[in-house]
Amino acid sequence: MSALTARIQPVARMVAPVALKALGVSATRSFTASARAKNKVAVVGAAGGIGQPMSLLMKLSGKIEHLSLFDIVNTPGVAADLSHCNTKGKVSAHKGPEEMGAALDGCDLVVIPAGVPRKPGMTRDDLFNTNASIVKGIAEQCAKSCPNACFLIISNPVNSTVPIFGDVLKTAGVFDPRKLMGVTMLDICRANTFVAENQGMDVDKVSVDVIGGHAGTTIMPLLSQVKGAKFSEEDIKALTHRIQFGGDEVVKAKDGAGSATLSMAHAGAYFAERVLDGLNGATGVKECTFVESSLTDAPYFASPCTLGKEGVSEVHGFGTLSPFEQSLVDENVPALIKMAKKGTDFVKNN
Ligand SMILES: NC(=O)C1=CN([C@@H]2O[C@H](COP(=O)(O)OP(=O)(O)OC[C@H]3O[C@@H](n4cnc5c(N)ncnc54)[C@H](O)[C@@H]3O)[C@@H](O)[C@H]2O)C=CC1
Ligand SMILES: O=C([O-])CC(=O)C(=O)O
Repeated sequence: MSALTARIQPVARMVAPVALKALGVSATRSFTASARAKNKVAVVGAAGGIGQPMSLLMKLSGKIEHLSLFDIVNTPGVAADLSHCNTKGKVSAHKGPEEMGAALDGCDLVVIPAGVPRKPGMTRDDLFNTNASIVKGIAEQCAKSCPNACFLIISNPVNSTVPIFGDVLKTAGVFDPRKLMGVTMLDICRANTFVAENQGMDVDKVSVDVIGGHAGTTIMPLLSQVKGAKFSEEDIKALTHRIQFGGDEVVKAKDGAGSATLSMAHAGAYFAERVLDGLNGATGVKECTFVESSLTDAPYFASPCTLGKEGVSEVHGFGTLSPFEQSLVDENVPALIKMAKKGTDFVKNN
């Protein structure tokens, strides 16, 4: 099975048996290593545009023993609704700061899509002023309630919110670099989709690694390494640009109603499932994610990582780059350093 097939199929596998069951057809679940539902997973920002469909996909997986939904608003309704889905696992609702500790207590995994999304004309960095303090507050509670969990950060700007989260955990003395990951999976989903379209390939057979960060040109797809593809110079430039600015495409089309939610829910639920697979003992689980890294001078950098029983068990290099890709890395590492420092400075000064 190609890496891409391995990437895309699990979500399809999550949903298909449920759909069959709804039709009254008996279906055997095709999950393997982590089919046992035994984890507690919290979604923080669960009532939002991403949080709701992502929680649905996670509930449908049947792999989570306890799905704990936290938000500052509306979680009782979301949880009541989801809890009627006839898949394994209980759902609990926690609303407001006073219930956050209970939501996080004993979690193995915390997925965080809390915070405001972009409107047309904004960069992800324009969200910093609002989202930095939201993420800092969540990190402080996580450090107290579930310091050993894996933390998946979706809230933008990821290039700064992940360093913020890391510094709060460091201050509390509970930072484990294997367990803090910025979610860049949507960039991989976009890269696979756009490359498949461009090359006339089966999307299930396309696998693009995307390295760097999660904002504009810091998103760096390694098109020179895509097996079975033949790109012209123009294709490479156009595809790279579209992958880097795919988020803007959605923000523009939504015209003031927010940013990507459904594709992000798919990417987030899929990535969470892969992390759970690793935690539950599956071997050979490898995905790109934004982690503390010594591959470049940037303190955090996305690259392929092996996911194991304690989170990231190995940060892999990114192989031989084309001159174009190398120039992207050279140009964008300073930006990643600056965005990480902005996060670090925020924690120092607040
Ligand atoms: N990493 C990625 O690839 C992507 C990241 N995003 C980011 O995800 C974030 C969420 O986006 P949407 O779901 O569309 O926004 P949304 O506004 O629909 O939902 C955000 C939710 O967070 C909640 N929230 C706010 N403060 C909170 C707190 N202190 N604790 C818990 N919950 C809190 C809100 O009540 C709301 O329900 C944004 O920052 C967006 O930029 C969006 C798409 C892709
Ligand atoms: O573009 C945004 O603001 C949301 C996001 O991160 C994405 O869609 O990649």
